[in-house]
Amino acid sequence: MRTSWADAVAAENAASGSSNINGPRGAPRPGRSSYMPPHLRNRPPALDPPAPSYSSPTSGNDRLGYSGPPSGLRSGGSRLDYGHQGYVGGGWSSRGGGRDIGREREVNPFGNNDVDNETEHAFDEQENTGINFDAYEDIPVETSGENVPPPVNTFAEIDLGEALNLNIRRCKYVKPTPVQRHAIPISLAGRDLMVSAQTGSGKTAAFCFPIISGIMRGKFAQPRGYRTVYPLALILSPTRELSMQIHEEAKKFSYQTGVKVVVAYGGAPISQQLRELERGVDILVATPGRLVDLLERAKVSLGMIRYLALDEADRMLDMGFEPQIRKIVEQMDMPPRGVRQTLLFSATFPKEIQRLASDFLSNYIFLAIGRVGSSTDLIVQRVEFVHESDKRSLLMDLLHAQKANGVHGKQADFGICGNKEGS
Ligand SMILES: Nc1ncnc2c1ncn2[C@@H]1O[C@H](COP(=O)(O)OP(=O)(O)OP(=O)(O)O)[C@@H](O)[C@H]1O
Repeated sequence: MRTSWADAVAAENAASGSSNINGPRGAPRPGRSSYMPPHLRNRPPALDPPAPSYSSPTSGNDRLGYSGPPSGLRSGGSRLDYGHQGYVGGGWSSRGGGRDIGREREVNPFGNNDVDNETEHAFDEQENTGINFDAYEDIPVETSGENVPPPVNTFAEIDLGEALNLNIRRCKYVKPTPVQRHAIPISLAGRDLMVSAQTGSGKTAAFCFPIISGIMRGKFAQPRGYRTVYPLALILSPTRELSMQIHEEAKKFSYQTGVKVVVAYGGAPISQQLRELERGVDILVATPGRLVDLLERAKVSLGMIRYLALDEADRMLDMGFEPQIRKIVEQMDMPPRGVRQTLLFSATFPKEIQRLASDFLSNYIFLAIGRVGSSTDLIVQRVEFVHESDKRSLLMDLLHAQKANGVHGKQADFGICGNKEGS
């Protein structure tokens, strides 16, 4: 019977009668060190592991000189098995766009069985996202910082690698959105970045493409503890829903690249997430609370993190996650700023976010897409003055007209207000 950390956690919870989905915190119990994970079974005992080392990505990310996790590497007390030639990240055997041999078949995230034929027609039509991308063309963009890499106009101008380019076609992305045009070249140049962009502007691809491309080229040798995994990239997001959404997108972008994406969020049993992690992880998408839990259980080490992305940072602070975020970034084993590459996305920039940026980012570029803190050019506002007694019928008329005409990819919101005396 297959046993794993996840099974062990489930068994432990069952034995202790614990129904707490977060499970017990603290160090794993002694005795489980005899467990041999599947990937190490039937192998000769490992020789003394070499010191972990990074090879720099060839994508212009020149953060050299970091010699890997500190000597007090959190390994859950286990011996480490370092990556060998041919072993690349998280147990997936190829990052060259090939299929994994002898491993589970990668699920096609595009939901069709014939993705390659599909690709031929991918440029014929733009995915119907309900977003008016043409309107984005005129959106004002501001950048500040030293030596800002120039934006691109097409995906073809950026060398993201063949496998990723194929997935961009499969996603039916014809041209980059403004945030992608600016943020991708900046990230590929290895620079830290703080971005203000509207929701739905294509931020997910803006941070995923450079991360996936960097991992594909980086040939990072991840150490492997018996119980601990060492992701190369961490994407922090405020909610379970957003984490799931990023995970879904990232799986499409990384399909057949050999880069493995795993998601971990609170409010769901941890054992299934542990099982996924155990299969290997290059990019971990996580909510802060659940990640702290995994770090405290020594299931995840941040010692190999090369890319850190914080999505909707202002929302994370609004939700009270600052202590967890600071713990993750500053108090665990994550490489310091300047060594890792950090991308921070936030719709607003109150003092707390500015402090976070100055603590987490190094010599960064600030990129503002659209106007920060004001309503956008994409929204048309109309005010109708009506008599109190006509409010209801006007609203019904507007709703019916909307239904009859269709929304044509636009969304309509109605706000109703009254006067001082009452509404
Ligand atoms: N270049 C592109 N061409 C066509 N569609 C795109 C492009 N980039 C992103 N999209 C699509 O636009 C939609 C919104 O993108 P995305 O979710 O990345 O935006 P976001 O800024 O991260 O939004 P949110 O803040 O809601 O997470 C998605 O359906 C995505 O697949």
